[in-house]
Amino acid sequence: MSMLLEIGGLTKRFGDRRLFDIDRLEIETGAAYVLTGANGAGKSTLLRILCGLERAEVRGLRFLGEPLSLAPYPRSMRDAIAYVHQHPVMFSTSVADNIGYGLKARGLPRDEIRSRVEEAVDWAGIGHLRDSPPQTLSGGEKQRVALARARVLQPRLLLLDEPTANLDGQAREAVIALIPTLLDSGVSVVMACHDRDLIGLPGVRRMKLRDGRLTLR
Ligand SMILES: Nc1ncnc2c1ncn2[C@@H]1O[C@H](COP(=O)(O)OP(=O)(O)OP(=O)(O)O)[C@@H](O)[C@H]1O
Repeated sequence: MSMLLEIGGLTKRFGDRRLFDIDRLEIETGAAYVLTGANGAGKSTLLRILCGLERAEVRGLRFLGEPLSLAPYPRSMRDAIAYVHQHPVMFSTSVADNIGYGLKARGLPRDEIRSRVEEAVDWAGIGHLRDSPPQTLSGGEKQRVALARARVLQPRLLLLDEPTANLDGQAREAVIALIPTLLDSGVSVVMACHDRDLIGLPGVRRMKLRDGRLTLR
Protein backbone atom coordinates (compact mmCIF):
# COMPACT_ATOMS: atom_id res chain seq x y z
CA MET A 1 0.00 0.00 0.00
CA SER A 2 1.27 3.51 -0.75
CA MET A 3 1.84 6.16 1.90
CA LEU A 4 -0.55 9.10 1.98
CA LEU A 5 1.06 11.11 4.76
CA GLU A 6 4.45 10.73 6.44
CA ILE A 7 5.62 12.99 9.21
CA GLY A 8 8.97 12.73 10.97
CA GLY A 9 9.32 14.69 14.20
CA LEU A 10 6.07 16.38 15.17
CA THR A 11 6.18 18.48 18.33
CA LYS A 12 3.33 20.44 19.84
CA ARG A 13 3.82 22.99 22.58
CA PHE A 14 1.31 25.22 24.33
CA GLY A 15 3.55 27.92 25.82
CA ASP A 16 6.15 26.15 27.96
CA ARG A 17 4.20 22.93 28.04
CA ARG A 18 5.18 20.26 25.54
CA LEU A 19 2.02 18.27 24.78
CA PHE A 20 3.62 15.67 22.51
CA ASP A 21 6.75 14.79 20.64
CA ILE A 22 5.89 12.29 17.94
CA ASP A 23 8.85 10.56 16.39
CA ARG A 24 7.02 9.26 13.31
CA LEU A 25 3.44 9.35 12.02
CA GLU A 26 2.50 7.44 8.89
CA ILE A 27 -0.91 7.17 7.29
CA GLU A 28 -1.30 4.71 4.43
CA THR A 29 -3.62 5.27 1.49
CA GLY A 30 -7.01 3.68 2.15
CA ALA A 31 -6.14 2.60 5.70
CA ALA A 32 -8.20 3.29 8.83
CA TYR A 33 -6.82 4.10 12.26
CA VAL A 34 -8.28 4.79 15.66
CA LEU A 35 -6.40 7.27 17.78
CA THR A 36 -6.85 6.52 21.45
CA GLY A 37 -5.42 8.04 24.62
CA ALA A 38 -6.57 9.42 27.95
CA ASN A 39 -8.51 12.68 28.21
CA GLY A 40 -6.09 15.51 27.50
CA ALA A 41 -3.49 13.29 25.78
CA GLY A 42 -3.71 15.47 22.68
CA LYS A 43 -5.90 13.50 20.26
CA SER A 44 -8.01 16.47 19.11
CA THR A 45 -4.92 18.66 18.93
CA LEU A 46 -3.17 16.15 16.66
CA LEU A 47 -6.17 15.98 14.31
CA ARG A 48 -6.39 19.79 14.31
CA ILE A 49 -2.70 20.01 13.35
CA LEU A 50 -3.19 17.57 10.48
CA CYS A 51 -6.04 19.65 9.03
CA GLY A 52 -4.30 22.99 9.50
CA LEU A 53 -6.33 24.39 12.40
CA GLU A 54 -3.40 24.31 14.81
CA ARG A 55 0.30 25.01 14.36
CA ALA A 56 3.10 22.62 15.26
CA GLU A 57 6.80 22.07 14.73
CA VAL A 58 7.57 19.46 12.08
CA ARG A 59 10.97 18.09 11.07
CA GLY A 60 9.87 16.54 7.77
CA LEU A 61 6.57 15.91 6.00
CA ARG A 62 5.48 14.21 2.81
CA PHE A 63 1.94 14.24 1.49
CA LEU A 64 1.25 12.04 -1.54
CA GLY A 65 5.02 11.68 -1.87
CA GLU A 66 5.65 15.44 -2.07
CA PRO A 67 7.90 17.06 0.54
CA LEU A 68 5.99 19.91 2.20
CA SER A 69 6.09 22.17 5.21
CA LEU A 70 3.15 22.88 7.51
CA ALA A 71 3.69 26.63 7.65
CA PRO A 72 1.91 27.91 5.71
CA TYR A 73 -0.50 24.99 5.62
CA PRO A 74 -0.26 23.54 2.08
CA ARG A 75 -3.10 23.95 -0.40
CA SER A 76 -2.78 20.32 -1.52
CA MET A 77 -3.49 19.16 2.05
CA ARG A 78 -6.34 21.65 2.52
CA ASP A 79 -8.03 20.26 -0.60
CA ALA A 80 -7.53 16.63 0.36
CA ILE A 81 -8.11 16.51 4.11
CA ALA A 82 -11.52 16.86 5.78
CA TYR A 83 -12.05 17.21 9.52
CA VAL A 84 -15.29 16.39 11.32
CA HIS A 85 -15.70 18.09 14.69
CA GLN A 86 -17.47 16.26 17.51
CA HIS A 87 -19.93 19.16 17.79
CA PRO A 88 -20.36 20.17 14.16
CA VAL A 89 -21.25 23.79 13.45
CA MET A 90 -23.84 24.33 10.72
CA PHE A 91 -25.42 27.20 8.84
CA SER A 92 -29.07 27.79 9.70
CA THR A 93 -30.24 27.07 6.16
CA SER A 94 -31.00 23.46 5.27
CA VAL A 95 -29.25 20.14 5.63
CA ALA A 96 -28.80 19.94 1.83
CA ASP A 97 -27.24 23.44 1.72
CA ASN A 98 -24.83 22.51 4.48
CA ILE A 99 -23.74 19.38 2.67
CA GLY A 100 -23.34 21.21 -0.63
CA TYR A 101 -21.58 24.26 0.79
CA GLY A 102 -18.01 23.02 0.25
CA LEU A 103 -18.77 21.98 -3.32
CA LYS A 104 -20.26 25.40 -4.05
CA ALA A 105 -17.15 27.04 -2.59
CA ARG A 106 -15.08 24.93 -5.00
CA GLY A 107 -17.14 26.26 -7.89
CA LEU A 108 -18.70 22.97 -9.01
CA PRO A 109 -21.64 23.21 -11.43
CA ARG A 110 -25.07 23.27 -9.80
CA ASP A 111 -26.20 19.92 -11.29
CA GLU A 112 -23.07 18.20 -10.10
CA ILE A 113 -23.57 19.64 -6.61
CA ARG A 114 -27.17 18.45 -6.56
CA SER A 115 -26.32 14.90 -7.56
CA ARG A 116 -23.39 14.64 -5.15
CA VAL A 117 -25.50 16.01 -2.28
CA GLU A 118 -28.28 13.49 -3.10
CA GLU A 119 -25.79 10.64 -3.08
CA ALA A 120 -24.32 11.81 0.25
CA VAL A 121 -27.76 12.26 1.81
CA ASP A 122 -28.72 8.70 0.77
CA TRP A 123 -25.44 7.34 2.07
CA ALA A 124 -25.98 8.93 5.48
CA GLY A 125 -29.65 7.85 5.63
CA ILE A 126 -30.84 11.43 6.11
CA GLY A 127 -33.01 11.88 2.99
CA HIS A 128 -36.02 12.73 5.16
CA LEU A 129 -34.04 15.60 6.71
CA ARG A 130 -32.81 17.10 3.43
CA ASP A 131 -34.83 20.33 3.78
CA SER A 132 -34.76 20.60 7.58
CA PRO A 133 -33.00 23.47 9.37
CA PRO A 134 -29.94 21.94 11.08
CA GLN A 135 -30.77 23.50 14.46
CA THR A 136 -33.77 21.14 14.71
CA LEU A 137 -31.65 17.98 14.37
CA SER A 138 -30.62 15.63 17.15
CA GLY A 139 -26.94 15.12 18.00
CA GLY A 140 -26.80 11.86 16.04
CA GLU A 141 -28.48 13.39 13.00
CA LYS A 142 -26.06 16.32 13.09
CA GLN A 143 -23.12 13.95 13.21
CA ARG A 144 -24.45 12.10 10.15
CA VAL A 145 -24.90 15.41 8.30
CA ALA A 146 -21.33 16.34 9.23
CA LEU A 147 -20.03 13.01 7.93
CA ALA A 148 -21.98 13.45 4.68
CA ARG A 149 -20.65 17.03 4.37
CA ALA A 150 -17.08 15.78 4.68
CA ARG A 151 -17.52 12.72 2.45
CA VAL A 152 -19.11 14.71 -0.37
CA LEU A 153 -15.79 16.54 -0.80
CA GLN A 154 -14.19 13.19 -1.71
CA PRO A 155 -11.20 13.75 0.57
CA ARG A 156 -8.11 11.55 0.59
CA LEU A 157 -7.99 11.71 4.38
CA LEU A 158 -10.90 12.03 6.78
CA LEU A 159 -10.26 13.03 10.38
CA LEU A 160 -13.10 12.22 12.77
CA ASP A 161 -12.98 13.69 16.25
CA GLU A 162 -14.94 11.40 18.58
CA PRO A 163 -17.76 10.76 16.10
CA THR A 164 -19.89 8.91 18.67
CA ALA A 165 -19.18 11.08 21.74
CA ASN A 166 -22.36 12.11 23.53
CA LEU A 167 -24.46 9.67 21.47
CA ASP A 168 -26.15 6.56 22.69
CA GLY A 169 -28.60 3.91 21.58
CA GLN A 170 -29.72 4.00 17.97
CA ALA A 171 -28.08 7.36 17.22
CA ARG A 172 -24.68 5.94 18.14
CA GLU A 173 -25.30 2.71 16.22
CA ALA A 174 -26.36 4.64 13.10
CA VAL A 175 -23.07 6.57 13.13
CA ILE A 176 -21.00 3.43 13.79
CA ALA A 177 -22.75 1.67 10.89
CA LEU A 178 -21.58 4.39 8.48
CA ILE A 179 -17.89 3.97 9.29
CA PRO A 180 -17.24 0.63 7.48
CA THR A 181 -18.91 2.02 4.35
CA LEU A 182 -16.55 4.99 4.50
CA LEU A 183 -13.59 2.65 4.74
CA ASP A 184 -14.80 0.72 1.69
CA SER A 185 -14.59 3.89 -0.40
CA GLY A 186 -10.78 3.90 -0.27
CA VAL A 187 -10.35 7.08 1.79
CA SER A 188 -7.85 7.03 4.67
CA VAL A 189 -9.53 7.64 8.02
CA VAL A 190 -8.22 8.61 11.45
CA MET A 191 -10.78 8.55 14.26
CA ALA A 192 -9.99 9.94 17.68
CA CYS A 193 -12.21 7.97 20.02
CA HIS A 194 -12.87 6.16 23.26
CA ASP A 195 -15.70 4.05 21.78
CA ARG A 196 -14.90 0.32 22.08
CA ASP A 197 -17.13 -0.56 19.13
CA LEU A 198 -15.26 1.82 16.84
CA ILE A 199 -11.89 0.68 18.19
CA GLY A 200 -12.92 -2.93 17.51
CA LEU A 201 -14.06 -2.43 13.90
CA PRO A 202 -12.39 -4.98 11.61
CA GLY A 203 -9.30 -3.81 9.76
CA VAL A 204 -8.86 -0.69 11.86
CA ARG A 205 -5.33 -0.09 13.16
CA ARG A 206 -4.65 1.43 16.53
CA MET A 207 -2.56 4.45 17.41
CA LYS A 208 -2.22 5.56 20.98
CA LEU A 209 -1.06 8.87 22.41
CA ARG A 210 0.44 8.43 25.84
CA ASP A 211 2.85 10.58 27.82
CA GLY A 212 3.49 12.67 24.73
CA ARG A 213 4.46 9.71 22.52
CA LEU A 214 2.57 7.99 19.72
CA THR A 215 2.60 4.22 19.48
CA LEU A 216 1.14 2.05 16.73
CA ARG A 217 -0.33 -1.28 17.78
N1 LIG B 1 -5.30 26.40 22.72
C1 LIG B 1 -4.82 25.76 23.77
N2 LIG B 1 -4.01 26.38 24.66
C2 LIG B 1 -3.49 25.72 25.72
N3 LIG B 1 -3.70 24.41 25.98
C3 LIG B 1 -4.49 23.75 25.13
C4 LIG B 1 -5.09 24.37 23.99
N4 LIG B 1 -5.81 23.43 23.30
C5 LIG B 1 -5.68 22.28 24.01
N5 LIG B 1 -4.89 22.47 25.10
C6 LIG B 1 -4.51 21.45 26.08
O1 LIG B 1 -3.89 20.38 25.42
C7 LIG B 1 -4.25 19.15 26.05
C8 LIG B 1 -4.76 18.19 25.01
O2 LIG B 1 -6.05 18.60 24.58
P1 LIG B 1 -6.85 17.74 23.50
O3 LIG B 1 -8.21 18.34 23.41
O4 LIG B 1 -6.04 17.62 22.28
O5 LIG B 1 -6.91 16.30 24.23
P2 LIG B 1 -7.75 15.02 23.85
O6 LIG B 1 -6.81 13.86 23.92
O7 LIG B 1 -8.48 15.22 22.58
O8 LIG B 1 -8.77 14.94 25.08
P3 LIG B 1 -10.29 14.40 25.19
O9 LIG B 1 -10.22 12.89 25.10
O10 LIG B 1 -10.71 14.87 26.53
O11 LIG B 1 -11.07 15.03 24.07
C9 LIG B 1 -5.24 19.49 27.14
O12 LIG B 1 -4.57 19.53 28.37
C10 LIG B 1 -5.73 20.86 26.74
O13 LIG B 1 -6.11 21.60 27.87
